[in-house]
Amino acid sequence: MIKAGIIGATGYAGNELARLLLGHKEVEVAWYGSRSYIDQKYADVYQNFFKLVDAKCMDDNMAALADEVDVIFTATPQGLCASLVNEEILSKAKVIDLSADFRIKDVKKYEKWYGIEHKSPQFIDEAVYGLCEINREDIKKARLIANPGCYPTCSTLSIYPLLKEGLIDPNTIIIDAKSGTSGAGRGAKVPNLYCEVNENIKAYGVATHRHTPEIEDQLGYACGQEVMINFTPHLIPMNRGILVTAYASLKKEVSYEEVRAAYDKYYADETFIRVLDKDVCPQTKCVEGSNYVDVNFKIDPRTKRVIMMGAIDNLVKGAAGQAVQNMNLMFGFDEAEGLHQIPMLP
Ligand SMILES: NC(=O)C1=CN([C@@H]2O[C@H](COP(=O)(O)OP(=O)(O)OC[C@H]3O[C@@H](n4cnc5c(N)ncnc54)[C@H](OP(=O)(O)O)[C@@H]3O)[C@@H](O)[C@H]2O)C=CC1
Ligand SMILES: CC(=O)N[C@@H](CCC(=O)OP(=O)(O)O)C(=O)O
Repeated sequence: MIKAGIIGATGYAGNELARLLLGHKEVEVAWYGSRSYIDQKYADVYQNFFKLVDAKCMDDNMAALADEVDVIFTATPQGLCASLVNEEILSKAKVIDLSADFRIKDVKKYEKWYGIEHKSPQFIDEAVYGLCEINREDIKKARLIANPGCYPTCSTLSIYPLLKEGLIDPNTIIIDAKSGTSGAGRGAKVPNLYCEVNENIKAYGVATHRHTPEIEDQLGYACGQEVMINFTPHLIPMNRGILVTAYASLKKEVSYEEVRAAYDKYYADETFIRVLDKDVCPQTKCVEGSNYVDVNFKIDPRTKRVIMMGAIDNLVKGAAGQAVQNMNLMFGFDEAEGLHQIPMLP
């Protein structure tokens, strides 16, 4: 049994981590970190934990936390983990950061896209990008994980096999993505009010969204060259879920079977990636509450492009579930432990 601490347990990603870890047979949550609710009962902040969690919220003292636990999750705004982590902490506990602080290897690029100074660039090289299906062996040895972003998880996994197999032109990729509002966190923000979001769909961050460089980096590693994409996210009136529809030009004429073989080559043995049957489109509802990524594709012979599709639950595979999957790999647990939730329907 190991002990875990969550800094930012009172946010949506932190809440989801608590939910998953309570169902994990190898983990006890010993620290529910908060900034606004210190000394209040966690179950008073989140009623779903009534009678399940008796603990009170603690502060964000990462150094004290490292003395008590084996693994620390930071589910906090951008910049916080980088400002708290240090060598002593990393020598005592493993850290899984759900923010973007260690996802981008080029610190100048991070500072440009995030508009903040990076407070611990000395750990960027060491951090392992925690996309489990792609970086599994490195994750097992890591002490600091950069847990991938929600849009980058869904986008990269939808496109990866075709890039890796050289079937598409990397510089023709266009990603259209849609997210439920929990992706924006629990903090009150006018664009996320019910009246603003309900019965409405809008694009945001067009050509400027901070996930663009993260996706470009990951796709670039897959094909061994620099990649530039168009990425347009949309906010849609539902709580959870991300749907990605990505387009790219095919380098040559290919059959359904050839493209399918590329997906199967990388994903046939993956517990959490489900390559759907021919002509079946991924749906957010069919992954909701679970760690699954549903992917599929369709070749358009008329335009000589392929359309790649993916769906995840942004709070599970897009955040907390992937963080637990990373923890399982780092501690040598069964990779799927605590992640056996079956998607909720309807
Ligand atoms: N929501 C999502 O779908 C995803 C989120 N992420 C990432 O996870 C992280 C958390 O996101 P999310 O849960 O949505 O955000 P929320 O706004 O819902 O939660 C933020 C959490 O951080 C805490 N917090 C805020 N400021 C500080 C601070 N200065 N010091 C300590 N704690 C602080 C809050 O505490 P309190 O409320 O007690 O003040 C709260 O627990 C972000 O980096 C986000 O980018 C990653 C993938 C997907
Ligand atoms: C709907 C919405 O606002 N989504 C957030 C992305 C989700 C998130 O928290 O970003 P990370 O995955 O990088 O941590 C956004 O667009 O900024």
